[in-house]
Amino acid sequence: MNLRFTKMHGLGNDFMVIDGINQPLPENGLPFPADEIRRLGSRHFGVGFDQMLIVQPAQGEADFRYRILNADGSEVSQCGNGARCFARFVREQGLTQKQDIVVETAAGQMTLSVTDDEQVTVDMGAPRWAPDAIPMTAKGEADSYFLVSGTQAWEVGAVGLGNPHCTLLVENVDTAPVESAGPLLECHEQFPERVNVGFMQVVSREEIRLRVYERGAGETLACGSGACAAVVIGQRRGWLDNAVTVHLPGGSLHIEYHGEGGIRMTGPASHVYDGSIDIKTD
Ligand SMILES: N[C@H](CCC[C@H](N)C(=O)O)C(=O)O
Repeated sequence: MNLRFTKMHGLGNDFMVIDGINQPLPENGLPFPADEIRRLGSRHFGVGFDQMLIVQPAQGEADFRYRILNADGSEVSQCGNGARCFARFVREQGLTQKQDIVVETAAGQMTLSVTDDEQVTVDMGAPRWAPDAIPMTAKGEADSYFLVSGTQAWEVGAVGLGNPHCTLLVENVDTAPVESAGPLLECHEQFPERVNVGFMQVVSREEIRLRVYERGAGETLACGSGACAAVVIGQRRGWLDNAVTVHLPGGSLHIEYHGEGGIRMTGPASHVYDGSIDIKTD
């Protein structure tokens, strides 16, 4: 099946975006076999991406539905940078003229607002602190948890944003053990669906630096939901105020959370190129 796609990124977190409205896709289970998603995600044998985003008609009241597939072929329910690129995509493809777009994912509904200066603000929903909502196994909800692996132990905050996140505090993100601790914690037994792992350096009460080892993709240049997770975890620990600038390797996001309602994330969404490719669908 030859399909058109658009390559986009949010601060270097990159996506292969497929219009599944004007190009109806098979609806049974994954739209493509997992090994084909992995091939397409390969930066040597395919398009290359951290996540594939598939835009589909909404099943309920929302304007659209979108599906999110990590480069390892796993399907997930939340992608902050992807949501911003999705909003820009549906407007540029003429699928909507709206500036406020309601989209449904497996995690529920989100509202995306496109501002005039090409920034997009996403209401990422409220943080979920209860272990079974993250999900993680733990005796009960806590400000932090000690995760043991072999002879090592890490103190992390953990939160659900429609996808699971744990965040460690580090002195300096440049020397954080992302390559060693990232894969270990991603697959830690206390996270039954694995977890995204953030390494946070607090610069001030309004500013952090962050690196994220993403579930199903490895370290990315930016992670929108990871930035939201780090901020609310930092607020819960008393380190951060309501409005925080998050500096990631690919650029900066503005995150606001006032203790109730949704976490609001604002940042850019960039178009790279349009292409087409033959994709195996069975
Ligand atoms: N790797 C994530 C999905 C993509 C999240 C990230 N790209 C973002 O911007 O939020 C997960 O498995 O939950």
